[in-house]
Amino acid sequence: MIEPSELILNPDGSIYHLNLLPHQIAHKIIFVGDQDRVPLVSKHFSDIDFETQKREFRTCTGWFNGERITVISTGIGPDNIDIVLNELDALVNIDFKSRSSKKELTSLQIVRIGTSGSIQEKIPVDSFVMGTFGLGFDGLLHAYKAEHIFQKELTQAFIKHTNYDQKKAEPYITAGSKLLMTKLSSEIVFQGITATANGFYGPQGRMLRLATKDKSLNDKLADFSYHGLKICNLEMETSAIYGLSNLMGHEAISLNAIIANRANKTFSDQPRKTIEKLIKYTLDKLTI
Ligand SMILES: O=P(O)(O)O[C@H]1O[C@H](CO)[C@@H](O)[C@H]1O
Ligand SMILES: O=c1cc[nH]c(=O)[nH]1
Repeated sequence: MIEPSELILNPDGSIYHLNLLPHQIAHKIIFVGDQDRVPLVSKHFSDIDFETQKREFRTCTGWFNGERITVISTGIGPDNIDIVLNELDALVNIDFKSRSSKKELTSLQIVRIGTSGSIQEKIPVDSFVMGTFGLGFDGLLHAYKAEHIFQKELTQAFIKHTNYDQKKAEPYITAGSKLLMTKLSSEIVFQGITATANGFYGPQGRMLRLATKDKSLNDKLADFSYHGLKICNLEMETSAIYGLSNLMGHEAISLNAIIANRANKTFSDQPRKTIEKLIKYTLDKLTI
């Protein structure tokens, strides 16, 4: 039995932050960061079963191409991903009446449709990137027993290459879902490692008025190569999504619309159009 302070349910029986009951979510789930991106996805649905919002977590469950899909906004950052993934997993894998794990577990299919900055000159603004691996600078996964899912050799090669500051959380790398990679890849999507930072400015090497500790970190990220595998982009959720999904037994993949190119210092002049294109691409591929 999981105690009331650990598995927190609202008076109507819904899960604490997401405000959702088990039957209100589909098993194919799209994550977006921005709550205003939820209707950009749900406008493609033929029918809508359910909608709600609490804080930054806006949810809509409906139908596309004959398949039930939920879209949910996660807000910004790995700390929010910890909430969203734990609560979605509880919705499918914990019996709220007995407050215990179900014997038969459900594996969700999760696709993030995000925005991101490319660190490679050759990955231009308005292109799409699929993260084959998530590289986490955020430290979230170190709160869990997770050593067995980390890509140890790849991580060690990265730490050595960058001479990574030991005062920061140790980077961790976990894999995206092969099943969803196959489903969602195409010649118009770049593939490689997606790096997840625990901030938008200093942690991604942006300097407005404050100096960062390692000015060449982004260059070192861009230079890193491991058996042909390169780091493509920086954003703020993928490593946490991959890490927690691997631990919980869910399939997860992260697709990002590139709106900034950090190598050549450009920013898209049509970010909304690019994200709308990625939404349609994802819905079509996910439901084939
Ligand atoms: O557009 P979303 O999905 O929020 O993704 C990116 O945008 C936010 C920062 O502006 C971070 O959440 C980052 O990961
Ligand atoms: O550079 C960028 C652009 C979008 N989101 C990020 O986290 N970084």
